[in-house]
Amino acid sequence: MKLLKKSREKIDLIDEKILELISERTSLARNIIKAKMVLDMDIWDPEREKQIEEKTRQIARENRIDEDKLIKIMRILTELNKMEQEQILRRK
Ligand SMILES: O=C(O)C(=O)C[C@]1(C(=O)O)C=C[C@@H](O)C=C1
Repeated sequence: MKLLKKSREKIDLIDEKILELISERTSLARNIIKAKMVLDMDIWDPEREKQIEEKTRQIARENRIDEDKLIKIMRILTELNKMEQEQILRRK
């Protein structure tokens, strides 16, 4: 079925872009932890995570995607970033 093959090819391309962006997002942990060490800030910033959650909910509503599902994905990304920061801190 040509439609299925074409759709899967598009999903493969999108998945590649998503993973590249996740890698880029996570690599920013290096800069963030450096700044937090200078500013004597905790890795966990609840205010910032609340801001990210609000933006996520807005984008979910605009795109008719389940808000809670999208929040779960964003929480994984922030957890990934925090883990990366903790690992960098331990190596210092
Ligand atoms: O912006 C920060 O302070 C970060 O550490 C990044 C990040 C994120 O992944 O977006 C991760 C942990 C914080 O609690 C808030 C946000």
